Amino acid sequence: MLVMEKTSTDAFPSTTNSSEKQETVCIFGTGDFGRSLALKMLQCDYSIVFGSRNPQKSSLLPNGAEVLSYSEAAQKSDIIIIAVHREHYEFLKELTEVLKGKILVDISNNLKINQYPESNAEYLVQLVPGAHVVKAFNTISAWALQSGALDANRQVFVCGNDSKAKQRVMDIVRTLGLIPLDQGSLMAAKEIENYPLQLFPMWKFPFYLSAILCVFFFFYCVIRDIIYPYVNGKKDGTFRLAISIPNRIFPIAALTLLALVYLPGVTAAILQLYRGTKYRRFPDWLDHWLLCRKQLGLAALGFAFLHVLYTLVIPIRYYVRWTLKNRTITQATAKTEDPFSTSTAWLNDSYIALGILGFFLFVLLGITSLPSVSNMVNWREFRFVQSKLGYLTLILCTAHTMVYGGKRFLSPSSLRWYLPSAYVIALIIPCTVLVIKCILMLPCIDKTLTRIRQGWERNSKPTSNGQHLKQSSIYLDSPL
Ligand SMILES: Cc1cc2nc3c(=O)[nH]c(=O)nc-3n(C[C@H](O)[C@H](O)[C@H](O)COP(=O)(O)OP(=O)(O)OC[C@H]3O[C@@H](n4cnc5c(N)ncnc54)[C@H](O)[C@@H]3O)c2cc1C
Ligand SMILES: NC(=O)C1=CN([C@@H]2O[C@H](COP(=O)(O)OP(=O)(O)OC[C@H]3O[C@@H](n4cnc5c(N)ncnc54)[C@H](OP(=O)(O)O)[C@@H]3O)[C@@H](O)[C@H]2O)C=CC1
Ligand code: HEM
Ligand SMILES: [Fe+3]
Repeated sequence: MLVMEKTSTDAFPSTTNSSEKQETVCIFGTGDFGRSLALKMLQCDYSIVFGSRNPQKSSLLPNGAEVLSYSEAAQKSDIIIIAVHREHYEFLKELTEVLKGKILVDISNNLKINQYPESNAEYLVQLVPGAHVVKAFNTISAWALQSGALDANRQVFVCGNDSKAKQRVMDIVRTLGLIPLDQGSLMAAKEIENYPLQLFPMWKFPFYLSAILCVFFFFYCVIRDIIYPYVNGKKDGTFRLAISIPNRIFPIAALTLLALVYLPGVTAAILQLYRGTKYRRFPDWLDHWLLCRKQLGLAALGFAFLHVLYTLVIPIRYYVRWTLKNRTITQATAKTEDPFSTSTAWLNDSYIALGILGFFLFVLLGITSLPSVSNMVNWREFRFVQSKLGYLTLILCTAHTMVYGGKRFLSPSSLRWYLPSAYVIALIIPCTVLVIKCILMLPCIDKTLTRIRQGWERNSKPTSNGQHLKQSSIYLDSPL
């Protein structure tokens, strides 16, 4: 091993527990990432030797770092960090002799997911067969390294085929104050390289679903609330685009998305009952849907918030005040009186109360999904809040919408061009989910489902049953 004496000053504090000098590390490439990493490593008492195409011309380099040609620099250390884009790796071929037996750290990223057939790290192995390639650091940005803003992402995925080489790189990662996560052999490199290129993968489905729901109900409401009154009475209702229609679309989206959080759970249960076992994989779409539930739920919460805000402003709207004033004047001039209806008062107060309670539980679900809160509760408590209180939220919000419909609910007079009110359509999925859930809770069905989830199989031989139960108890209450 080639450990160089440290030449730079001790002015920088070390993150390790002693003043012992760290080894010399070579960095190929004096670009943004190479310089940022060098600065960080110098602060942690490493000696840095840069390898560069033009050692003389390199500028902006951190104080205390040496710059040499690629081959000279490589001889100074047995760990070489390749801070060069994959497209320029060719020159490494010529250095095969010098790089033999050394640890090459591949930190590169691509521009697109699966841009090349093999990962950059595996490509590096092909170029320099005699070296030990380790993948690391690609999820850390140069900016974050320099500014020290590493709160969000301190994790460094590391993988490599040579375990000694991997351990040494992980030691460096730790010394820099970052958290290494061993991801196994270089086969994991492809996934690690794709990781920083992903854009909220779990949010894609909820995002598109929300968009589709909003667009559909927007056109539905425009037809019912703007075009229909215009065609039938030449009334200009376009002002409804600002508040009335959004305050239909958003609560409907919230209710539908909330129901779609619980639909995959009952679908999974039906599938397990039908198959008579829990040991067969769910189809991919269901698997993905189950994994997206948190994001679906949070999207629903966002829409519910919008609905509540839009609802708060109803009393100060000009249209509402005008309608109220006009009705009063009409009644006064006609000397008639609108008799107080206790049943209407009950219906009105009930639906608002149900909405408030539903929203309260909705927010509670949102709060428990914050990592700082969910880390404080155990798995059973989390399931209780998310599953039991979640269903209660769905019941309250569905009841809120049904009671809002009240006496008009399903009455033929509210049809416009045979189209029912939007909220009637919005109730289809929630009601379906609740009805199926009720059926699944019938004692006979629930018993079978519980047995299946404990590992019992309908078609397994009776002799192996006891064994099955034992084996499967580890699956009990495990997150999906
Ligand atoms: C505002 C908001 C925030 C949310 N935040 C989160 C969050 O942070 N994290 C999160 O995960 N979800 C979150 N959700 C989604 C949702 O609340 C949870 O996924 C909830 O647990 C779903 O309950 P469930 O009863 O439908 O599903 P589950 O209890 O998970 O059951 C679903 C299905 O899984 C299968 N299953 C259950 N247990 C077992 C078992 N032991 N063995 C084999 N199969 C089993 C069954 O087929 C069952 O039908 C959130 C929702 C909302 C509205
Ligand atoms: N910037 C970032 O935030 C992150 C970057 N990365 C990865 O780090 C690597 C370097 O990125 P970055 O520092 O931003 O890139 P830069 O373009 O800033 O630097 C690349 C360096 O590569 C060297 N190089 C060697 N051969 C060539 C060549 N033929 N043409 C051009 N340059 C060459 C050059 O150094 P010299 O002139 O000294 O030879 C150059 O400075 C990339 O693989 C990137 O994916 C990974 C995570 C984050
Ligand atoms: C503080 C909580 C809430 C209050 C005060 C409230 C109040 C209201 C009011 C006043 C209306 C009638 C709007 C109108 O006349 O145009 C309404 C409708 C509705 N609300 Fe709520 N609500 C609340 C929470 C929720 C929640 C959490 C949901 C569902 C997730 C929800 C779903 C609906 C739906 C679907 C409608 C029917 C929309 C339509 O077609 O017009 N509400 N709510
Ligand atoms: Fe998804």
